Amino acid sequence: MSASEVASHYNNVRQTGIQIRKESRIFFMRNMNNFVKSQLINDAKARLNELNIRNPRVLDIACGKGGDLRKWNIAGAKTVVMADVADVSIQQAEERYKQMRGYPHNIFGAQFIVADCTKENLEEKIENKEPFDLVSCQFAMHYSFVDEPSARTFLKNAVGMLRPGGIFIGTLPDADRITWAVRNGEDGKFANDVCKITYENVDELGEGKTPLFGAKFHFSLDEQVNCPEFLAYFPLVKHLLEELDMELIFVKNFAEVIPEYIESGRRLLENMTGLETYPNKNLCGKVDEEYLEAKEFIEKLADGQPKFVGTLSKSEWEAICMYLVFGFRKKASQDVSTDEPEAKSLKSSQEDNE
Ligand SMILES: C[S@@+](CC[C@H](N)C(=O)[O-])C[C@H]1O[C@@H](n2cnc3c(N)ncnc32)[C@H](O)[C@@H]1O
Repeated sequence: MSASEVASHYNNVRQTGIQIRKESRIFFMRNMNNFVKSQLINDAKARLNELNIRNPRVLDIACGKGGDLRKWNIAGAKTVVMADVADVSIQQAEERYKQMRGYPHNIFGAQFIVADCTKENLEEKIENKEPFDLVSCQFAMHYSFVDEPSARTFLKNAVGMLRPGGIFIGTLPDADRITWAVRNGEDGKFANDVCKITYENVDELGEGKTPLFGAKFHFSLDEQVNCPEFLAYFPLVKHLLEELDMELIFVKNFAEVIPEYIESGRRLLENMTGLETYPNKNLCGKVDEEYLEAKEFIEKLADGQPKFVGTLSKSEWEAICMYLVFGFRKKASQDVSTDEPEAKSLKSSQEDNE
């Protein structure tokens, strides 16, 4: 699968209106994904604040249609470079940005770039050569794991212009989880009400046989077929990024990070409608098995407590747990200068590392 095929796939994905999105079987899961991205950005912002970087310069690599533009506005970004291989997606992102400029306050400056980040040198296309404080790559990096040169070029594009101390965050399919699911399914398949994962070459699923690059799988969500994807085995991601002077801060499966993010962002989650209220007459999942844990939880509530709980259906939860979040930091060289005064010295030690 070439980058131009990926581009043509994403260029042809329909933009859906709010009403259709609300009726989707994975409405809450999509919102939860957005909530995770928001909290991941908040986490990175907090780390940059420690360095007195309040208005980061951001690279959103493989940005798609610009679904995170509002998040960059909320994060107080100074400038954002949005890059993607799909030209129609980039046009839509730019349109969205122009509409946002109608906001009552100043919005960040932005550049929109069409680039195959597995082949081209992104830096050559970026007008402002100032280093980035923050790079974000959401649900996309694994496409580059088709082969080693593509993955290396993509990662170099991602972190090559990051300043020392700068942060690289992202979300990825969790290769371990996916391998586990397809190995335990029949003929290299895992399926539930909302997602279907098929590992293409079943012979590669034996212990020690899965290749480091080019481990092709197909992931369809809510019956929307995705273009082929590739497992990005996280220890390999870490190794390749270490060669680019990056150090791991954290890596966590969504199953682990979501409860933490809810703890610190309950209000935001409510605003983003990331959970479905159980019970209600119009549940997304149509069978009781989709809500057994929520039911059990409610039954244990003491008398007098409201008998409601926010939840995701079992199938959405299984699908969302196929992903992980990560954060890396560019190693500090000697002195670090920020555009703000009193920049603190950088810690180069690994934190929160699982
Ligand atoms: C699942 S979408 C994610 C979009 C966006 N980051 C988000 O979170 O909504 C994956 C994106 O990766 C982009 N992509 C895949 N391969 C790429 C490449 N070689 N160079 C640049 N972008 C690429 C696709 O065009 C698509 O927009």
